Amino acid sequence: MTFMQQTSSINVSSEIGTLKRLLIHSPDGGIGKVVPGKFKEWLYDDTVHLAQMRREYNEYIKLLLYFLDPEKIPYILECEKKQVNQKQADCFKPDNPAYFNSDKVLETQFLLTQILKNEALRQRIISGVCAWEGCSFATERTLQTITDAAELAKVLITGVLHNKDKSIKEFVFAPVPNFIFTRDIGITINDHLLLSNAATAARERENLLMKFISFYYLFEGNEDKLIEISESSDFFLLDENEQKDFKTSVEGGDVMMIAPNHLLIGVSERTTPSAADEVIHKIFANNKTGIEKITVIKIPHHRAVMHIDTVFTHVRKDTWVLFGKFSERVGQERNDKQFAYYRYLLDKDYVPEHESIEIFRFYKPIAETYQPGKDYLTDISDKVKGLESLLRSISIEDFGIAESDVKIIYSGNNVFPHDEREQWTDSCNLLALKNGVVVGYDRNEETFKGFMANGFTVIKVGELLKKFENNELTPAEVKDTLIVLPSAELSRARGGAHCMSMPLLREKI
Ligand SMILES: NC(=O)NCCC[C@H](N)C(=O)O
Repeated sequence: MTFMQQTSSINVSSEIGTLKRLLIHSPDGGIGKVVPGKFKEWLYDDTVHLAQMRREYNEYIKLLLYFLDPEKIPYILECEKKQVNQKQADCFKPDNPAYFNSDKVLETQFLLTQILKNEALRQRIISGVCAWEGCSFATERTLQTITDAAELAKVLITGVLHNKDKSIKEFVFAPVPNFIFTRDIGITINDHLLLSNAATAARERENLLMKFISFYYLFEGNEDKLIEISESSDFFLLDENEQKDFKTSVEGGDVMMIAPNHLLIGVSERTTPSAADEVIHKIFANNKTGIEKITVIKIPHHRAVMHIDTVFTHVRKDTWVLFGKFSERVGQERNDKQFAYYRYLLDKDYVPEHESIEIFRFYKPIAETYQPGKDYLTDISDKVKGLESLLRSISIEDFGIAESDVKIIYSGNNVFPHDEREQWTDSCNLLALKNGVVVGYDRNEETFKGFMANGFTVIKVGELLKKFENNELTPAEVKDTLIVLPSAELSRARGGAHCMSMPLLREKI
């Protein structure tokens, strides 16, 4: 039986409907191989203490299991208790027979292992990865001698090959240290999945592995629901400069299934105009995706704001968290207080961040037949003046909230330098477990003030888990809460809970 047949498995129509199933990836050994000389190329800004990162991540896993698959909790608690002196309990290791194996909290390495148990697929995947990574025939043959699927999946992800007695290790290819950010490798659009096409070589193998996982596991038998994006066929004939303009990369952090018929796409450092163009055409050409409205948000190309989900996320129907520097309202308020004459006087062209943001809306009713040559751009300039008014308009139009009830919480409570410092450590990158219950990082304390001022409880994940364990509270009773994960190490990889999750199933809202 395929995954789809076993489960009513994949459907996401908002960012805030109760989360029922998601795909994650636990920090693997490859993260422990990141060296300073590779920071830029491998998209890291620091080295990470892997053991501590895993401890932090396991709190995240426990939280997810409490909300999504509570039946697994007694097993996890028992396993932790028995192995309290072990660096990491076996139930958290996807290559260990004791792995918790949930069909709600799915794991990439674990799924890859299941596929690799099929001999024909095993050959195909090894050849595919080896061709992609350009490894020698000798390496390919060595990989083929690994008969243990769990071991092979680990090698294909970490790039590290051990000999039989585990004494010697060899790198067969680079690690994929950003694989924990499963958000970026694909986006569930109602019951379809848009497969990403990474902007940088460092994340390409993630996309390849995700293709295998999607075609051979998650969407087996339903492959028509997978949407792939690629360069146009004449791309290869373009010269180097033209290729820069027409490169087609899209990463999941830039695509949000924000409301049942409404998709947001960020054009950013990672997602290119030509990728947005292709997504718009593919989605409008396929009525089954259920999308009528596509809003494209162009943000500055900057490491601090690599995807739109580093700038804002949806918290509750009426509430958003946003980086104030990108809000036209905040920008205007500052300018009203003291007019910025220096903007006339500076030699170089100075454009404040919020003014460099551009927003475009494309609209095609489902009932209308798609015409490739038609321009679906619609003018929304009367109501959308910038990013903040866009978010407000989504609450009002897509979620029926009264204009006066929409709340915007700002990174660092909108006080410099906390706004920038906390945005850098993902204050705006929250994962909603349900409408009004979101997960973030414990270090973004100034941002908490905005949450508390708006009636939210802020609680450390450890405290919450204790309450669950002591039966003082159940996940169903948690409301209007920001749950914060320990983040000393997790945040160094430069993604938050939103990035560390690929929702596959949410309740309709
Ligand atoms: N959606 C996200 O913002 N993902 C975070 C990705 C962080 C990773 N180090 C990267 O630069 O790609």
